[in-house]
This record gives sequence, structure tokens and C-alpha cells, in this order.
Amino acid sequence: MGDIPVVVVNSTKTAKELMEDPNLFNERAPAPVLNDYFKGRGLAGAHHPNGFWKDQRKFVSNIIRTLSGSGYKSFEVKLQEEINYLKKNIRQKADGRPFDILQSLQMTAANFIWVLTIGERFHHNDGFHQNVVKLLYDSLQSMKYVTASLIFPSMLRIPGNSVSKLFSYLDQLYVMLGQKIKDYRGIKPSGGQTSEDFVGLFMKEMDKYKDDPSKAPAYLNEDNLLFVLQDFFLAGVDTTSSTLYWLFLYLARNPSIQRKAFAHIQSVSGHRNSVALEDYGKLPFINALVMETLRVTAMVPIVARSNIHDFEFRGHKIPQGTWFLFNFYNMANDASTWHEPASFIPERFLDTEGNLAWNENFKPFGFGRRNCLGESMAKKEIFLLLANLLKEFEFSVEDESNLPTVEPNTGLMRVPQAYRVRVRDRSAKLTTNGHCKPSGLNVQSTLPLDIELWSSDVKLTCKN
Ligand code: HEM
Repeated sequence: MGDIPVVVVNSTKTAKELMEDPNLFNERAPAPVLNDYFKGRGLAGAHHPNGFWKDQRKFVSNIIRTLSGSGYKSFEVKLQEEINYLKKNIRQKADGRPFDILQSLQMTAANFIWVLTIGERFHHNDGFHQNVVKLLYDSLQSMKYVTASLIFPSMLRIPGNSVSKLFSYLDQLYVMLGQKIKDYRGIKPSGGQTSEDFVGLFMKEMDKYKDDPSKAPAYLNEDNLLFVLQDFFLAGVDTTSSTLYWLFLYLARNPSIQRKAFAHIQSVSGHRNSVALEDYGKLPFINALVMETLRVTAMVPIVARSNIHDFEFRGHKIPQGTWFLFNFYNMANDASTWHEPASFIPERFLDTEGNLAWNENFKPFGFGRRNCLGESMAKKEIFLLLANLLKEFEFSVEDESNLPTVEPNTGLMRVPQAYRVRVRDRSAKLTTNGHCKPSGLNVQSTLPLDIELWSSDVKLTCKN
């Protein structure tokens, strides 16, 4: 492409063979214009010449593991707080009418990152929070065209080109995050060095070198912290919210799968008001649903990496700095590997006993040492949100005779085209006079409106 040598890798077998040398593909595809901007700072842009990316990755992964681990209850409590807020928000927005759930999911996914980074969540109407989400959206939109500019650098001379737009959005995000860190230091004890969130732990580590900053590892400074935070938001918000947006689309289109998911959730948590992270391993069907959604949609269709030295592969000499495009779409939808790849079949990720069955051809979070750093956290967040929303609501399509499409909008990611769902509050009970009452009220002769009785053409005007 242009004057860049490119290899497209279509099969997991070849990808695995290439990854046998664990150090060969630790580099992102070379893009001088991006490298000049990031200067190796942050996570996704960190690169080999700086040498510190491995230490930084270890440091960051340890913090994420600590914060989202089973021993760290306050993280889960805050995620549940956000999910409770989302439920309220959906109840208000749905109000018996079909609506588009995407914006609420984006706000929630951004709050998950705020909870991780500064231990706080924001009201969905908060102007600052909304601006951050908008900037993320704009950045990802402009990234769509960045690859073309990297291949044909003459495009960079066009005023207002996608790369200069992207840098301007990232600059704004940097300033906003910087302001938040300043505020954060002002309100947290010990100037923000807490053990409760990512920023606190990062600052604690920085503080160890305050007497002699020259001894600090190269990644331990506030400038790099802001780039790391930027990466959490850029890599973690739209991926999580789009996965959930796909999930609700597939579930609304497939009521029997949704019923099965609900039955599983109730079998584990029927006696409680919510699903907890400790239920994660007890609900393989919910995990299979998430995996099948990631597979069938191939949301991140291509990942670009590069070889850090010349090497020979199957008789071909490959020069250092070649772009390797790992075609995840093909790996996840190849008919020689997957039975009926276009069909949505969560059971393909379960064994005969109903336990989760890993499939080695399934790599939605990437490969090797530069795989997704947020994988385990993303899986937990998606699980918690999905299971709790399905426990509370039933999602159905707006018009059964005209199902919303599963054809994606394709850019950097494959995301659903906008759609609307009807949402039924499962806790609504139908009284004999046809009015709805919230559950928990001791109303005589109340008929629970359960799945079997529900019909999409029953019009309820519930004012719970
Ligand atoms: C469903 C959700 C997600 C999906 C499908 C996803 C997928 C991916 C993929 C395919 C990559 C490239 C991996 C490679 O090159 O092999 C990646 C990288 C990355 N992801 Fe995720 N991701 C998700 C959520 C998250 C979240 C929630 C975070 C942060 C909290 C995150 C942080 C990152 C970072 C920092 C990288 C760059 C890692 C590096 O270059 O060392 N991701 N992700």
C-alpha cells in the first residue's frame, strides 16, 4: 500500500505461527506522523525505541488487576451504582416507547473508566462528562480516515485533514483530563495518593521518587499519566458500549435466546435484586452470549502490528517495519472453522455439560504481548451490566415485521447501525383493572406479567 510493504494475515493458524517469537510483533505498525505526536507516551502508542513500554505495561496491568480483582469490593460497588443509575435512566427514557439505548450505554461505559481512574462517576447530564464522550466519538470518527493518510502522506497537506483533526481532539481531551486530575488532587486526601483508583496508585508510585525524580522510571510522570488515561478512554469506551449495543440488538431480534439468558440469570440470582461479579463463573451462558456477539460482529476487524527486525517466513524475506494486518474479521467468520458463521449461536461456546468452552480461533482481544490490556476488566463490566439489565428488563424490536439490520457501520470498528428497542420492565405487575403497579406493593389480585403472558401488542401505560 503506497510504498509500505503490507502482509494481510487471514487465518489464526498463520497468526499463531507468526507469534511464536513473542518479541517479534510487539510493535504497532510504524506511522511517523503518529509517533511524532505521541513520542512513545501512553499505552497503545508506546513503542520499542523508548524501551519502557514493557515495564509500563506490567505496572499498569498490575494496577488494573488489583482494582478490579475479587478482593476489591469498592470497584464493584461503584460499578453497581452506575448500573442502578442506568436502570433508572432506561426506565425514564423508555416510558413505554421505543428508544435508542446507545447514548446511555456510552455514558455508562465512560463512567466505568472514570470509576477505574478516579474512583468517581458522573451524572449523565453533567456537561463535562458529555463533552468527554463527544470528544471520544469525534476522535474515533476522525481515526477512520487516519490510516489512509498514513499510507498516502500527501493527504496530510490538505488543510483540515483527518490527522490534524484527530490531534486537535486529543489535545482537548488532554487538557480536560489534566483539569480533572488537578481537581482530583484538590479533593482527595494526601494530594490524591490513594489506593482506591488508578490515578491514586500512579501518583503514589510517582511520589516514591519525589526526592530524586531522575531515578523514576521513564513512564512515571504526569504527562505520560494523561496519555495513559486518554488511551483508557479511547480504547475502553466505544468498544464496551458498542459490544453492549450489539448484544441488545441480537437479543431483541432473538427472544428465545433472551428468555434462556433470563432463566439462567434467575437460576443463579432469583432470590436477589442484582447479579454480582461473584456470579461470573456461574453463568456460562451469559459469557457465551458475549463471546458469540464479539465473534459474529468482529467488532475490531483488523489489528495492525509490525516486525521489529527482518525475518524469513515460509520462504519469504520480510523486511523490518512491514505492516502486518491481522484480519480478525476473517478469523472469526471463516466457514472452514465455524459452523454457520453468520448465525448467532451462543451455544457454540459451551461444551456438552453447559460449561464455557474456549475456542482458539477466537481472538477478539488480540494476540501476544500487545493484546488488549483491558480484556479482563471489559469482560467483567459487560457481564455485570448485561446480566443486571436482562434481570430487570425485556428488550424487544420496535416492529417485528421489519427487524433492525445486523449489517454494521464499518470504520475503525464495526458498530451497529442506529436502532430502537422496546423495553419492558419485568417488575411491572398487571392489576385486574389493567393498570401497572411496581413490584413490591402488596396489591391484592395482582397478576404478574411474566414472559409467557407478555405480548408485544399489549399496550401498557405504566407510570411506575
Ligand atoms: C469489548 C471491549 C474491548 C475489545 C473488543 C477490545 C479489543 C482490543 C484489541 C483487539 C486490541 C488490540 C490488541 C492487539 O494488538 O493484539 C486492544 C488494545 C488495547 N485495549 Fe482493548 N478492547 C476492549 C476494551 C478495552 C477496555 C475497557 C480498555 C481499558 C480499560 C482497553 C484498553 C486497551 C489498551 C490500552 C490497548 C493497547 C494495548 C497495547 O498496545 O499494549 N480495552 N483492545
